[in-house]
Amino acid sequence: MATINFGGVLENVVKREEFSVKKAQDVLKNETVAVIGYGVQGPGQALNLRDNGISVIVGQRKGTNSWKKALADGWEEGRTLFELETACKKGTIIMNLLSDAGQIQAWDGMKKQLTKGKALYFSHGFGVTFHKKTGIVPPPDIDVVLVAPKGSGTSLRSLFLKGQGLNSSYAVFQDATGKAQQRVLALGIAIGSGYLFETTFQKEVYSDLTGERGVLMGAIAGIFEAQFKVLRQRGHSPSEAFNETVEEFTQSLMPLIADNGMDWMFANCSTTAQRGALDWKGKFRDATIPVLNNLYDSVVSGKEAEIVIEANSQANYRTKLEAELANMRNSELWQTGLEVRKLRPKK
Ligand SMILES: NC(=O)c1ccc[n+]([C@@H]2O[C@H](COP(=O)([O-])OP(=O)(O)OC[C@H]3O[C@@H](n4cnc5c(N)ncnc54)[C@H](O)[C@@H]3O)[C@@H](O)[C@H]2O)c1
Ligand SMILES: CC(C)(O)[C@@H](O)C(=O)O
Ligand SMILES: [Mg+2]
Ligand SMILES: [Mg+2]
Repeated sequence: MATINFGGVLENVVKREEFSVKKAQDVLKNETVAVIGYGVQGPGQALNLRDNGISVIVGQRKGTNSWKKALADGWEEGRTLFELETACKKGTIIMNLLSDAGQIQAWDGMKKQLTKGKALYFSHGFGVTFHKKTGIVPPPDIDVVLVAPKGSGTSLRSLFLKGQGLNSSYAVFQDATGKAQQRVLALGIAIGSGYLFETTFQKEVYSDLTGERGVLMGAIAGIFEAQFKVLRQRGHSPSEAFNETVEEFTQSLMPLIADNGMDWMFANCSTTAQRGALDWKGKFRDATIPVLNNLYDSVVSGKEAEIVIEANSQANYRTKLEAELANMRNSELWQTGLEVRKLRPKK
């Protein structure tokens, strides 16, 4: 474990160099890791574990699309692919990667298989932190741990295949065996994390729900829509509005921020752009702080969790969600994006 100075604040970080894949294999050599749920995180984590030489089985509802996907990925029914409860019974470490709402419905069946000494793993602090709403209260004689990759399961897998990695946060909620810390670090490295940042279940879920509703997804989608709309209303063509809102951001400026930070991106734009952006940045910051505070309050109060649980409990949830995403896809903004993306020069 290394202590790293993040802009003046010291934090603990586990590096792959210190906790190697070899060490993870050693810690997990007598464990059967059951990955429950094969949606987005399930495949990423299960395949990376398998490729890292860990004994893995998958638990998934038979006949679902995710079951078919698991078969296509080489998991074999009756050998490495089972129904949920059978996999939970066979596993010594149960990785609960069902959707957060699905975890509530599957909990009673899963709980029966959580016998003394096993470990229960999550990739989100949701179920345990909001236990009053989810009913997820693990028995006291098992380890309860978390590794939350900070990105999509799709990127976890693709970066692993490129020999890179995604960073994750990790936490121990309950250490019944004395092995919880070693188990969680081994799992974190074996699923393909590059670096592991220490957190708690509560901090992980509060920051994750805020981040995805805020800048990472909700805010960025909203501000794209707002600027595109204003430019269109002021007489700009769709391609011009899209290029000045999304395309230049993702293709030119965002990679500069990713590589060397915001000041580097600013430094590589004109002095005209720098002057204006420095002046306007504060207005956007001040306009959004109240919205972000409302959002954080809504997360902490459990309201966001309640909305997710309630929405997911409706029978037509998937259909309604698909309709909302289709609405986004078919909007002038994203239809323009479809065409603009085809015009990216290739070598
Ligand atoms: N999607 C991501 O990339 C991502 C990133 C970080 C953390 N997480 C966390 O990882 C966990 C899994 O998320 P996901 O996005 O992979 O989930 P998902 O929505 O893809 O669903 C995973 C699986 O749950 C199954 N499922 C859903 N409802 C069920 C039910 N009632 N009974 C039994 N099975 C059911 C589905 O068949 C699917 O295979 C969540 O805790 C999530 O917050 C996800
Ligand atoms: C990939 C995200 C947004 O980071 C994750 O938190 C999720 O819920 O899918
Ligand atoms: Mg999330
Ligand atoms: Mg996240």
